[in-house]
Amino acid sequence: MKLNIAVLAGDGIGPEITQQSIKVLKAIAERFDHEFLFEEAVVGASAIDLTENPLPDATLDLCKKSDAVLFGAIGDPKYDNNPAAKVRPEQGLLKLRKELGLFANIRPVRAFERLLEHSPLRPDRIEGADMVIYRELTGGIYFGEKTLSEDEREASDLCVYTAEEIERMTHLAFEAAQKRRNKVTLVDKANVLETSRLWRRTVKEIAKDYPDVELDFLYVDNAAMQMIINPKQFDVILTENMFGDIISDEASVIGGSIGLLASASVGKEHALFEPIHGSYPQAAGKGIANPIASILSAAMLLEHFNLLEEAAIIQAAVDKSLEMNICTSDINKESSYSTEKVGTFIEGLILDNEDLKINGDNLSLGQATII
Ligand SMILES: NC(=O)c1ccc[n+]([C@@H]2O[C@H](COP(=O)([O-])OP(=O)(O)OC[C@H]3O[C@@H](n4cnc5c(N)ncnc54)[C@H](O)[C@@H]3O)[C@@H](O)[C@H]2O)c1
Ligand SMILES: CC(C)[C@H](C(=O)O)[C@@H](O)C(=O)O
Ligand SMILES: [Mg+2]
Repeated sequence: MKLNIAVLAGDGIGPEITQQSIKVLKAIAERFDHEFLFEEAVVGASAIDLTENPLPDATLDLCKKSDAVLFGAIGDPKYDNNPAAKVRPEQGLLKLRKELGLFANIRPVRAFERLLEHSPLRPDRIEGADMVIYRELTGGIYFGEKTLSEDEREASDLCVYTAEEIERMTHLAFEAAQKRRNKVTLVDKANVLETSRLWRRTVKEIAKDYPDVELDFLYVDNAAMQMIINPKQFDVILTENMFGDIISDEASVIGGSIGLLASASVGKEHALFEPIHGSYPQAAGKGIANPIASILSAAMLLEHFNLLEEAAIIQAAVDKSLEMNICTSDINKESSYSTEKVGTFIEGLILDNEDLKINGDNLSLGQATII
C-alpha cells in the first residue's frame, strides 16, 4: 500500500518521539513491502517562531492532501507562563482538528501485564482493565465563543453542542462497543449542564438502535473516582470534549504512564494520529521521553487503513520491549533506556534480524521472535 503521511512533529519532545515512529513505520514498510512517504511541516510554537502562525497554510494544505497525519506534540513554557499571549501553540492543534473535521478522538487504555507492579494503583484493581475513550473533539467549551471584558476582570467560554454532533459520535461509540464487550458508559454532568442533558437524551434515543449494547451513565466527578477504584467496569466511555481530555490523562495511570497512551482523531475525510500527552518541555532534548505513545499512534494509523497485521506487529514489539524492560524511566525507575534506544529496539524487532543482544545501555540488534 502507498501512503502519504504528513508529519507534524511540533514542539518539546514532539520531534524526538515522532522520529521513533517514523523509524518503526519505515521498518513496517520494509517488512511488508509498502510505500510510506513522509513529508514534514511545522506546527505549534515552532511554527509561531518561524511564521507567527501556529498552523501555517502550507501545513494545513499538506495535511489536507495527505492520507494521514502523524502528530507529535505542541506547547512551550513561554506561552504556558504567559496567559495573556494572543497567539498560542495550542490554537494550531485545535484549528487543525476543526479544519480536518476530526470530530472523534479515540483513546484506548489498557493495563499492561508487565507493568502492573510499577503502577501507583493496586495491581488487583487494574489487572485486566481494558477500555477505550471516545472523546468528542471539535465541539463543546473548547470551540464556543470566548469573551474577556475590557478591564480583563471577567471572562467566559461558551459550551455548545448540537444533536448532530452528539449523534455522529454516539454511533461510533456504539459500533465500537459491538466489536468489544457491548457496553457504553456516557460520562457527563447532566445534573448541572444543559449540554449534558442534551447528550443524555440524544444518546438514550440512539441506544435503541443497538439493543445488544448496555448503556449506563456516570456523572464526570463520580467517573473520575470510579476510574481509579474500579476501572475494569469500563468498556467504551463516550464523553464530550473537555471531560474526555481530563479523564483520559487520569486513565493513563492505569496503563502505567501517559507516555504509553496513543490516540486516533478521525472524521469523515481525514485522520490524525497523536499521543495523548503534551510536549513535556522539561524533557525536551534529553532523550528521556517515552516514544511508545507515538509508536502506538503509528500502529493506530495502520489499523485505520486496515493494515491489521502490521499494527499487531507493532503492538507485539511494544509488548516485547516492555516485557524485556527496554523502556524509559517513566515506566521503570531502574531501567533508563533512551527514547532513541527504545525506538531502535522496537524497529529491530520488526525488522526481525539476528539474535537480540542487550548489553547494558548498548543494544545491538539481531533476530527476534516477537509473536
Ligand atoms: N496534544 C498535544 O500536543 C498536547 C497535549 C497536552 C498538553 N500539551 C501542551 O504541552 C505542554 C506541557 O503540558 P503538560 O506539562 O501539562 O503535559 P505533558 O503531557 O506535556 O506532561 C505532563 C507530564 O506527563 C509526563 N509525560 C508526558 N509525556 C511523556 C512521555 N512521552 N514520556 C514520559 N513521560 C511523559 C511527564 O511526567 C510530564 O511532566 C503545554 O504547553 C500544553 O499545552 C499539548
Ligand atoms: C493541547 C490541548 C489543546 C489538547 C486538548 O486539550 O485537546 C491536549 O490536552 C490533548 O489532550 O490533546
Ligand atoms: Mg489533554
